[in-house]
Amino acid sequence: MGIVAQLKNVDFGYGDRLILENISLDIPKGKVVSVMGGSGSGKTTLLRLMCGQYPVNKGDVSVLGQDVVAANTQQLYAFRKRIGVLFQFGALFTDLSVFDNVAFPLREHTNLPESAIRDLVLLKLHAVGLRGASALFPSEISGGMSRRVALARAIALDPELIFYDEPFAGLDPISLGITANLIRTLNDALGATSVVVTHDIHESFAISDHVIVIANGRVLAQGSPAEVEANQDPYVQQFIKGLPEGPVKFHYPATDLQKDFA
Ligand SMILES: Nc1ncnc2c1ncn2[C@@H]1O[C@H](COP(=O)(O)OP(=O)(O)OP(=O)(O)O)[C@@H](O)[C@H]1O
Repeated sequence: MGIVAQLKNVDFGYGDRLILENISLDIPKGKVVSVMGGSGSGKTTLLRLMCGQYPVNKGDVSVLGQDVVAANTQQLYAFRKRIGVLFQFGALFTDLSVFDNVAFPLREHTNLPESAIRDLVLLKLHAVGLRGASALFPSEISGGMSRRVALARAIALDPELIFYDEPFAGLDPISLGITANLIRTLNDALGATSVVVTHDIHESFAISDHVIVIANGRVLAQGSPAEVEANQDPYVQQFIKGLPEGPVKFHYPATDLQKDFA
């Protein structure tokens, strides 16, 4: 089993504020990997670093054999073509049809003739069950369908690595289940590796081979869903069980209640 992406002892901050501290993690090849953690724990930031969007303060980032830290602009451009990204809320171009949304990366990054683009777009739309919706516009389809179109667009160039940023946000339970299953099946059909940033424990444990939990800028646990579930770290337990009390407090730090009401 190879490693498709690796962070080693990475520190990163926006300006002076350190967001990730001494992060080391491996993304195993061919797997669906979930990155979990509370709001603001740095999950999206982690994806951005793996895309080479920001330079790290310290440490190494290697993705698809590319040293992302040392890469020049040309190398980063070539490297990004091999990665598919489903952005948070999977925003579609509202003035383009479903077909043209999926065709966009193909037109942008290849010199394929229009007939080949048509075939590829219809195949990708078929894979997400929406070939019949190709002529519709984003305003004419549901949120769940939009997410699937965004998925088809993310895999248009047959990426080796796919990043999903909160792919389940705002979906009803049925669309959520469909999207989760698609992430799994598309990963396996493409022979790709998928990294899914999410809060959704249930769905991500169901489709993931590997789970990484981050909190306070550090990796708290990583392993199979069963291994992470068995991890006794109090934060990991609070997070996966959704407990209201634990290391993350319900109450913002305050003086004694008696003092305020004395
Ligand atoms: N471009 C930016 N400039 C400055 N600070 C940022 C920037 N992007 C994110 N942050 C801050 O970095 C921290 C981590 O953000 P990030 O989006 O990576 O977290 P997250 O775990 O993905 O959160 P969520 O689940 O809420 O999306 C947050 O405190 C956020 O406010």
